[in-house]
Amino acid sequence: MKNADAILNNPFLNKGTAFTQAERHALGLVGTLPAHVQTLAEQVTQAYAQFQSKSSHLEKRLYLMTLFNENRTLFFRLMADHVVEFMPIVYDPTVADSIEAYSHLFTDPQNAAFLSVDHPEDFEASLKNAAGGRDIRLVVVTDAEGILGMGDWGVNGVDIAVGKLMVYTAAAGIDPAQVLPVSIDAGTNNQKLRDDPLYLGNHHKRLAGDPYLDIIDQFVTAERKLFPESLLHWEDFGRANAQVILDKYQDQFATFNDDIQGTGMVVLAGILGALNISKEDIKDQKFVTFGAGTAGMGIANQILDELQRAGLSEAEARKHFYAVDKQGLLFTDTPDLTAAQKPFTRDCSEFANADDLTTLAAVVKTVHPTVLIGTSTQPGTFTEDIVKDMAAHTPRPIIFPLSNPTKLAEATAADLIKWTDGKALIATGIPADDVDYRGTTYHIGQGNNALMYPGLGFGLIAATAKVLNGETLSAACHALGGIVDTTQPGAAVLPPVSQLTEFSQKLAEIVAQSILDQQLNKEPIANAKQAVAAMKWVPEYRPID
Ligand SMILES: NC(=O)c1ccc[n+]([C@@H]2O[C@H](COP(=O)([O-])OP(=O)(O)OC[C@H]3O[C@@H](n4cnc5c(N)ncnc54)[C@H](O)[C@@H]3O)[C@@H](O)[C@H]2O)c1
Ligand SMILES: O=C(O)C[C@H](O)C(=O)O
Ligand SMILES: [Mn+2]
Repeated sequence: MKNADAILNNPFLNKGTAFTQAERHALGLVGTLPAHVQTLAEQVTQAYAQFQSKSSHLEKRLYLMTLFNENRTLFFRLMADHVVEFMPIVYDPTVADSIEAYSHLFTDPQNAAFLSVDHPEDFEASLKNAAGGRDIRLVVVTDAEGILGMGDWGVNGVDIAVGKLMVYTAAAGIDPAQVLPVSIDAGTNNQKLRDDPLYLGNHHKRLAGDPYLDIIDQFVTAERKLFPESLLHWEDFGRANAQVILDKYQDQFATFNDDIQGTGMVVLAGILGALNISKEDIKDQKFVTFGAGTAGMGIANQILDELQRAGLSEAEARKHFYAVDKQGLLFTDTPDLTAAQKPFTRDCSEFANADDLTTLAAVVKTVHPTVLIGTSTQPGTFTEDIVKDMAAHTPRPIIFPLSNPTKLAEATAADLIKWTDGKALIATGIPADDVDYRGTTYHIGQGNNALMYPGLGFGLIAATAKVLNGETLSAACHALGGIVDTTQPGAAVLPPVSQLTEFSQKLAEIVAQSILDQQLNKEPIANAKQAVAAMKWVPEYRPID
């Protein structure tokens, strides 16, 4: 039998003041808590008042993390009641502030597994210890080389894995006892961190190249051995590694890269929503992706897939893309192209002014895009001139400034509405307030992979998927169609975060159905909807054995 300490300090079991008198007697808790027994609802009221008393977003987050560390049921019950208010606090953008300050604010490891590149022989023990005998079904792993658009944050980046998992539970209902955040500490090239005596990670440079990929392989081997039923979600790896790692493992077991595939999905879903509003055809669009990195090329590939499903040949479909990075428009002979960029390059001979196409402004002027996506990490780069130029050549410009966090966004929704006289169809990476402009209220969709990955992941786990393929990704992108009422003036291109739990469930069901339709399930499953419903965890207190 567990003693009082082991129960009260276990966030998966602890109920705090809600332990009943009978439980207090049965579990050896008599005298360890104040006399009054609270309901979960009373605890929620008390905790929300505390939350509201904090003045800054970071303080609010730190308070919520304390609750999370102590009592997962209470935390997720509270979040269920306040999902719109909590999302920007537990997740992006406030998670960015907590990552920057992680080593200085550290109080609790939050049940994450910390794998040091210097001790691969400890990987298996580390994962096992952090899991503590729990039945792990979902692992979010980061090496934190590309945290949001903020670069390399070493071990501090573990907070993104924790944050992504909090959204999984809040949105889709994965049992918080079945998840494991993992930090691969491969060192850091962030000199400021290495010089900081309080920095909690390895104070050496990042491991790179084949030795790094070998470490990843050792992690995957240990992870598959210990948690063979789990889905493995990769988050915020560097541009040089993200696609390479995905290519290596995606045919072997259920896994996905959120920055590549989750982002590709939410952007395609947003474009489909926008085209519902403008009544245009995806085959008539010209796409400029500004920032041709992990997310930019993931987005391009998901749209390419859609164009091909709409009937275009691959060669025809590729002609709809213009990838722009630091060098300007990417040509076949541009130096330093990544493997992901190469298939999306253009030929110099296509343009009379190829030599001039070194800036976004020149590309927009020449190409007249109808869709402009920002994943560049460069704030303010969708300028008034560029946006007005784009809007002069297309009736409903689709503009998605997606770089996170807030300080890195290519433009604000309010400016885009103003500069295009209300014509732009917008999604932003971080939550944006409604924009009132000339008598219409414009709702702004959040073009963040958080709208997609919880439903995608939950559906894959519920269906016991062997792998994730393009068929399932495509089905998921179309899942949200019909949820947005595009007939309203000022309608958003994506459903609101207030409906996150509803549409995550729908998405999970569609994903699970797609797995069953393709017979990609490991276990026999009769009904996708039932499988999703059966796995859903709800935040309420249960008996303790
Ligand atoms: N909203 C979402 O759901 C979502 C999802 C993933 C990534 N993002 C955001 O997208 C951004 C990029 O993320 P990533 O993972 O692709 O990073 P990345 O490093 O792989 O890609 C960034 C790309 O931008 C390019 N770039 C840098 N400066 C540039 C400039 N001046 N002009 C043009 N291109 C430039 C880089 O060379 C690189 O190719 C980040 O801010 C991230 O937060 C948003
Ligand atoms: O974390 C986010 O807010 C989305 C995305 O995964 C990113 O890296 O920016
Ligand atoms: Mn990310």
